[in-house]
Amino acid sequence: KPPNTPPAIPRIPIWGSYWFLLWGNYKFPYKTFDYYAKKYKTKVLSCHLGDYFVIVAQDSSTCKELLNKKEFDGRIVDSDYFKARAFGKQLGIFFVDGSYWQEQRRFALRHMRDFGFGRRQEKWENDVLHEVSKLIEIINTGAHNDEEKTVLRSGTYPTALFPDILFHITAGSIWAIISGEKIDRDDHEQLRRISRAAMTLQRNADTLGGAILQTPWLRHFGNIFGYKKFIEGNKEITDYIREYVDERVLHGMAAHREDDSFIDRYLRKIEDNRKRGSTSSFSRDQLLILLTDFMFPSLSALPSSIATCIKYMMHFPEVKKKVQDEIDSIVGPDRLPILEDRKMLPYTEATIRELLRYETSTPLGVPHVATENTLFCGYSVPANTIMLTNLAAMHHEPELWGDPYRFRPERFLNANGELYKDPSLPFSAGHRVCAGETFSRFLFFLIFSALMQNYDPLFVPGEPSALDDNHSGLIVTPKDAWIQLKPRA
Ligand code: HEM
Repeated sequence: KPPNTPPAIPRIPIWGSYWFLLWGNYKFPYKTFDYYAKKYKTKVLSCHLGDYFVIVAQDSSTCKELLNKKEFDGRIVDSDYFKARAFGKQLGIFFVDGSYWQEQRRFALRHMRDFGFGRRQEKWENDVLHEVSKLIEIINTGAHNDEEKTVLRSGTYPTALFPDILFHITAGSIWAIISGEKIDRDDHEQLRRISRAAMTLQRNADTLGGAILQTPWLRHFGNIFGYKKFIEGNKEITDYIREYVDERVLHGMAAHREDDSFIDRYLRKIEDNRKRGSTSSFSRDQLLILLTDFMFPSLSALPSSIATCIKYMMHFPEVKKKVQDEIDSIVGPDRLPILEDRKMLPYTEATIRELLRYETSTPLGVPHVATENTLFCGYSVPANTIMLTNLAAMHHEPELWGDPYRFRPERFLNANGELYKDPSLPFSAGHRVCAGETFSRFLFFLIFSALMQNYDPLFVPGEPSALDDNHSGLIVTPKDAWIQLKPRA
């Protein structure tokens, strides 16, 4: 290993430490970092993954230091694995860096805001509430078309497939922001299809990127290591967006309509730049992958986390009861919870925070890269080192949480039952912080609180609903499971 770098996990030629991590925990290799951190009594580890030299921050203070250092704002940009999902180029937002990333991220967040992304906007919220009330109506009255029957059954109580029953709302809410178009629940087939594609993409690797990222030549072996499915899942989402964008360009909509959607604004920006003869990072291909990068977490990470939270309510009925009592007393039964209620529902909010802490769906965040030689926690970091934040480890750090392996929303409340500063980092932090954090927290609250207000979730015998019934993947997702929704009196 390079001089003055953190204690290293053993390694073998070509693969580096990957097999040692798999050996420690084949399904969730990220968990092996905890074993070595304990063994070496360190908060910072190093290892090799394929050719990459990697440093891992294992606790709250090292994760924060890493995330706040601009020298670590880089990404893995030269990997064929990531380029294969982007027409062989460095595009999008997740896997680009430098001024290109800054320009694209700034533009996207600045303009998506106007359409309700990452801030409270009445229209966006009303549209979400409309979809949530439609979901409740359909659950109560039964599936009224064949597509709906694939996710909703009738019986003693309505029984829904999670997370799929949520796909329409989570996919539709981001699609409305980027395209300006609302897709009715009855025309949801395509949104469901691309949501499933996003789940496929997420599940066909592991939290370390999988074997293909470490040793790219394995991609020639079909789907043995999930590569084919990863690429296909991504392509399905990009194709959906491409058809829409190309149609929009063909009909010249972007040129005519002033302020309809993020896509229109972006297309106008390309056009303006072209007229001015300026070279810039704005292009049609960049738009497609940028939108894919905003779509796929909305189609997968978000509905998965909400589904996991519903599952936890079955396992922790005393928490569920407190959430329901709080919603009953503040909101009552006659209207849905709205974002304005959020500050009056601290226990509900604490439950969401506890879920995101306890079940860290992105256990290692997204890999950062050192853009230059620098120092970290007294160690030397060579340029191009991959920098990982073990968010799952910091979310279970005994010094920070006391009893990290207990599911206990109260830990986020003070003696008066009020929320206090949240030390967890499920969406990471710093310049690279999840671009969809506020959007996710809003939707999570609106959907979860409405379901809790209206139903008691109950186990369906034989369904994979245990707490550890999870899939490994780029993120951790719950196994698809049918859950009964008993209407509350
Ligand atoms: C429960 C849901 C989600 C969780 C737990 C989550 C978590 C994360 C984490 C940990 C990162 C890595 C940040 C870093 O590099 O340090 C990230 C990045 C990102 N997330 Fe999320 N995310 C979620 C949902 C979403 C949604 C719904 C969207 C889009 C609407 C989104 C868009 C992004 C983007 C674009 C990035 C890359 C930011 C960049 O590289 O500049 N995420 N997310």
